[in-house]
Amino acid sequence: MEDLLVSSWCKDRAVPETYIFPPEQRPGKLIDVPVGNNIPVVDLGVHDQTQIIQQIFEASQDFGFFQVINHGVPNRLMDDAMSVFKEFHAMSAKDKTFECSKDPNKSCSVYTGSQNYAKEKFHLWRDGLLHLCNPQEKYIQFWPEKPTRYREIVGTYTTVVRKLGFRILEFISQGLGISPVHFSSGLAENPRLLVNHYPPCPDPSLTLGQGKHRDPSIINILLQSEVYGLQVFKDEEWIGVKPIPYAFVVNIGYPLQIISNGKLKGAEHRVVTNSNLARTTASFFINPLDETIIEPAKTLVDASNPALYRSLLYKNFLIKYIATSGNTQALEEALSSSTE
Ligand SMILES: O=C(O)CCC(=O)C(=O)O
Ligand SMILES: [Fe+2]
Repeated sequence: MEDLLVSSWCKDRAVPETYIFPPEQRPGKLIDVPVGNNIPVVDLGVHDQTQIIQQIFEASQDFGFFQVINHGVPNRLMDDAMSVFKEFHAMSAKDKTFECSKDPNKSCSVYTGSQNYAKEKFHLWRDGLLHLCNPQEKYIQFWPEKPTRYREIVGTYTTVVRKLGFRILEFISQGLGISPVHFSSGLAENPRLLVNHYPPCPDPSLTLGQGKHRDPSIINILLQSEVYGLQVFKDEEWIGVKPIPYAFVVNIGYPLQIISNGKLKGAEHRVVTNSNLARTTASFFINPLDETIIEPAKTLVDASNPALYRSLLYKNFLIKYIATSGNTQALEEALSSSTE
């Protein structure tokens, strides 16, 4: 792994052939798509909760993406977390591998590409640090000890961001008209943190930091750095997500599309690289437990609104998600209630 990490060799080499995506998948000229104000920005600090619920619901329907501001997570904590994330990825490949090898069950890992490097047709321009978060007392012992403040800062950060996630899920359940306790029974119990690092790339038109995908989580609460790179696919077009200082980007994952019986959108997105700047981001994925059933909420299904998706255990959802590797239509067909 050590010598595979993109950050360990990218300064000395041109883009290797295995990192060049085929013309129909590579960004080409679409690296600098308009970074508009398209993705809705929701102010969580306003008093009118009905307005917040409405805005989140509409954004989740139309885009599957929104940003939140005045969310209550202190700026200082966001800065500290981003600093330790950058410091981690700046360490030597040997140190990074060592720091992530403490759990024999691999609840903490460092990897490159899509987590399945050996099977990738084209490699992603990305290194990742991934670890479980909850319950914290169980997993923190396996998190990196270097940088020295990693456990302290990330312990606080993941606790606070998890609370924010539950708050957002409550707004979403109210918007959908389902019980606020809907997400408390295993659907949101298994959060994981993925710290993405996209080193500078000599030719961003040929490569991708992440290919077009939908997240296999309920929601993701993303700490985006000041460096642009995230794009959302809407109405057959790519839209750039503008970095807003101290905002979080929230997106709906595919399991929530199923739970909402297709009302909310697990939006497709990708990450482009940058020729001058490294980009570090942190995804806080709110995930179900393996044995939790994913299915349309019962209150959203009746004779005139039949279930669009079949019910299945989250671990079986993941098997289908991985087997269809980014092919949206194949995944849609595999999960549709009409293929039962
Ligand atoms: O790094 C980003 O901007 C997006 C990350 C993402 O899509 C993911 O981790 O699934
Ligand atoms: Fe994603």
